[in-house]
Amino acid sequence: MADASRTSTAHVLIAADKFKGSLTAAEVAGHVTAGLRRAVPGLTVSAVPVADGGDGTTQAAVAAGFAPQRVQVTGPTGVPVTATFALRGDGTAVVEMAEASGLQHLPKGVFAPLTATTYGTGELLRAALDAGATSIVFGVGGSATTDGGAGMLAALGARFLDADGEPVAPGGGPLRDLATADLSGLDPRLAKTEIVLASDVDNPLTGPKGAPAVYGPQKGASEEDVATLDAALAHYAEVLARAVGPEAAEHALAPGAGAAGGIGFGALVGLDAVFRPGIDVMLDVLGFAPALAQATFVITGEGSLDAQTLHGKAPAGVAAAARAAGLDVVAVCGRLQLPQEALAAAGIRRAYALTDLEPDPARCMAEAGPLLERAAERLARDFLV
Ligand SMILES: Nc1ncnc2c1ncn2[C@@H]1O[C@H](COP(=O)(O)OP(=O)(O)OP(=O)(O)O)[C@@H](O)[C@H]1O
Ligand SMILES: O=C(O)[C@H](O)CO
Repeated sequence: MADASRTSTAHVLIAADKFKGSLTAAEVAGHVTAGLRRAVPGLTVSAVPVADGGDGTTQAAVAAGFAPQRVQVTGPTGVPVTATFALRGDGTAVVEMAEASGLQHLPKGVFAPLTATTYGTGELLRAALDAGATSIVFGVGGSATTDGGAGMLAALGARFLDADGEPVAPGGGPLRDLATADLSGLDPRLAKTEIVLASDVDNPLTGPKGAPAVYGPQKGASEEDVATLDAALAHYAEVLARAVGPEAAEHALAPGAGAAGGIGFGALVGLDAVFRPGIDVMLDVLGFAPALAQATFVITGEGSLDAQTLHGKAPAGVAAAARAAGLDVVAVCGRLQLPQEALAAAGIRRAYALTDLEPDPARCMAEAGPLLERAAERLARDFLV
């Protein structure tokens, strides 16, 4: 082939997400760079580690130059956890809900589908306001919770009471006992803050495509728990609609309302957030467009390239933007679960999977770095020399 990417004058842009469980996005970029340069010494390579709003979003912002700010907040089960948000000099903060309420914070990995709370996420947002944030990219996904964001709103000053006038207990399950909601005590700084809901998914709050049905099981919800949570969140939306107006009912149907256990809904109703696909928001925040303008060839990727990837995950967003700029895109991944046609439809010419180099999944995870270097070397020989 005679395209520019096959000459040593290529400028390769690596814009890959993390390989969850084995490498951060910045580590992926480092190993790919090392492998490429083994095949093509002196190759020009730049990297924009990416994320889609879910876990890894703060890390990607920090890799792009944001300052990390550590805070102690309430974890999903009430045990304190240390969470980090990222702040830039212009007052833009990246707040990732998984930092406070993500699956990784479940003590000993024990699920709490009915009781896990987003209270700590509200505390993290408050810390960003305290630090002077005037614009917040609110990345959601990878959560342990299905509480519709009630915990988050409570931490920011909302009140959720049962029929006896007592605060309802933490978590999505207890929302079935909700009698009244009062958002008048929400932190007044929120009204002056632009909040973008950077969501990894576009599901509605409830129903067959809703948060409990689709993402409840990955948080340990049984079939019965899913039904309980679905009814509780539908009831919560009704009570909020009585409190703030019928737009709450509309927000429950909006894309992204069902993100991260319905925190999307809580953010739309209580924080006046604007929904955008997480990868699009993050590409803007991370400075992807200027980096793309310098590039002649793009490498993207994530741990598992699968059906979910095509639904707005990082590699799909990167590939769409790169293809729109007329550039070739290839991917690296831990495991590949998409046929060639699906990759091509997403704008990805070829994917290099670590499992092709090492069939034992455990070794693939443990030796991800060196394997990725070998995969990148192969990629470079196929496309860049
Ligand atoms: N080194 C590796 N070798 C083989 N497979 C890997 C490796 N690292 C990660 N994976 C696979 O990728 C999965 C994680 O997928 P991925 O990194 O795409 O995140 P995800 O679960 O889709 O979440 P997100 O939406 O945050 O990207 C792991 O469960 C594992 O199956
Ligand atoms: O946290 C979750 O529920 C999933 O990542 C979808 O947002």
